[in-house]
Amino acid sequence: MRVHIRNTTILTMNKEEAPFLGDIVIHNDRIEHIIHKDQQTIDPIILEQINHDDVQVIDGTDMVTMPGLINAHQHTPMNLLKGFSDDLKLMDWLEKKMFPAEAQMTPEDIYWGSQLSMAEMIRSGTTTFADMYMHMNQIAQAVEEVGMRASLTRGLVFHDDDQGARIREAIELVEQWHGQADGRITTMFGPHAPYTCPPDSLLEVIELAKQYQLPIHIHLAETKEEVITMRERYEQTPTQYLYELGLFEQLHVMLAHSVHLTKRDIQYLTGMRGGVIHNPVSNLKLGCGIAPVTEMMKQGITVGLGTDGAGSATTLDMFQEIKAATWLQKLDYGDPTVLPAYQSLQMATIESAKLLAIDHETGTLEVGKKADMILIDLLQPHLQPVHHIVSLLAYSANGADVDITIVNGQILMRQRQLITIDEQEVIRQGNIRAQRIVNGI
Ligand SMILES: CSC[C@H]1O[C@@H](n2cnc3c(O)ncnc32)[C@H](O)[C@@H]1O
Ligand SMILES: [Zn+2]
Repeated sequence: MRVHIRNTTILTMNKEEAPFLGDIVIHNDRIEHIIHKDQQTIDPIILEQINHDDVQVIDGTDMVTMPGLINAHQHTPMNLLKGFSDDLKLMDWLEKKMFPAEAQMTPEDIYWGSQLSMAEMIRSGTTTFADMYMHMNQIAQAVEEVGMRASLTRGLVFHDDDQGARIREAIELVEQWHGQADGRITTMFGPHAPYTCPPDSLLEVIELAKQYQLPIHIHLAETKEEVITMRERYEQTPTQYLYELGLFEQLHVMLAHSVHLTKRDIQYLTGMRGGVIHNPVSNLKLGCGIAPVTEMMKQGITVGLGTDGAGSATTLDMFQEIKAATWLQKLDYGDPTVLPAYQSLQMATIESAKLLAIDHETGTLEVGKKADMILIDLLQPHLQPVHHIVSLLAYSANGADVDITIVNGQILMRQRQLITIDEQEVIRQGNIRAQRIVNGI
């Protein structure tokens, strides 16, 4: 099966290549050809392929085709908890509101909550996400059905004596789902945060990650309070705590937030495999602070982008994160030249792909890579005139401008109609379940 996207503006996000007019041919799950319009003659073999009957043609006129966005830190079922509890400090919000609500969630709630989240992500141009939650079988099943790409992690909070059971669930997720759904699902280990994971539990997870040769996904240094707690408990910063336990030695690690880092903390991260997931909107809303993104990048640390769960991020629109990421750094430095538009788009595409250890498959448009891409409709007042495509995408576009979303060669949304999700049923289920969960607290 082939898809032929014709006459579109292509932004590959590959090695700072400028946008150009052309065609893209997808064959099954991969990009087969990227054809520049100014190419004088098209190879007769390509012509033969694209003139065939079973080719689905998409007219890309007045659209930009770019790599799908990669949300590197999410808690998908938290869509059910969006707007139920706002304007609280992180620890009050988590311990008094989120953890009790999550204790009410059934596996079916997780399945429908995750589909609701995926509907919002596909609509706003996200093709891949990293998730940390519980009842991960239900999320994996939803990913398999919906067609997105995902890196799944059983979140491990060690605040009761069920440590063994939780670790077994984490292993089951890895053994059952890693590489499944035509390779769209990968897995990681997910100790929740330094303050919820005592040293013995973290050492156990580190051993598992080494044994299975898989990455680790963890929250780090999100608030000043976390730094104070870790100082009181261990006389260490949260980053130093992970460093001393050996987390950064050989493993590929994804560190969500990483707002409160000292100069020495940044040195601990320099040279690490993996990197940091910046969550600027969640950090703004919870009043956490501004992560030292520019400084980390200067030290060669990979920095990708994520929303965090909809409970704190309020929307899953990665275009909002792109704007927040670049504008917060400009504000922090009092300098508009810091973190320019192209770099902020890289954070949401190839840099996030590197964090998920899937940059050989996605994150840029390149022949041979997986066909994960979005088409953005430029023919709208807020996206005209087109002086500079990259600026428009970073500073003026939003998720609702995405017209077509393609993952692994499969069209998941066309003309803003979701194809693999029964949107009305997902909204209905989401409402009933969200109401029951909050009534139960
Ligand atoms: C045990 S699964 C993951 C766990 O993380 C919680 N969570 C959601 N947002 C945040 C955040 O900003 N910092 C720390 N933890 C967060 C979520 O409620 C789940 O319980
Ligand atoms: Zn989180």
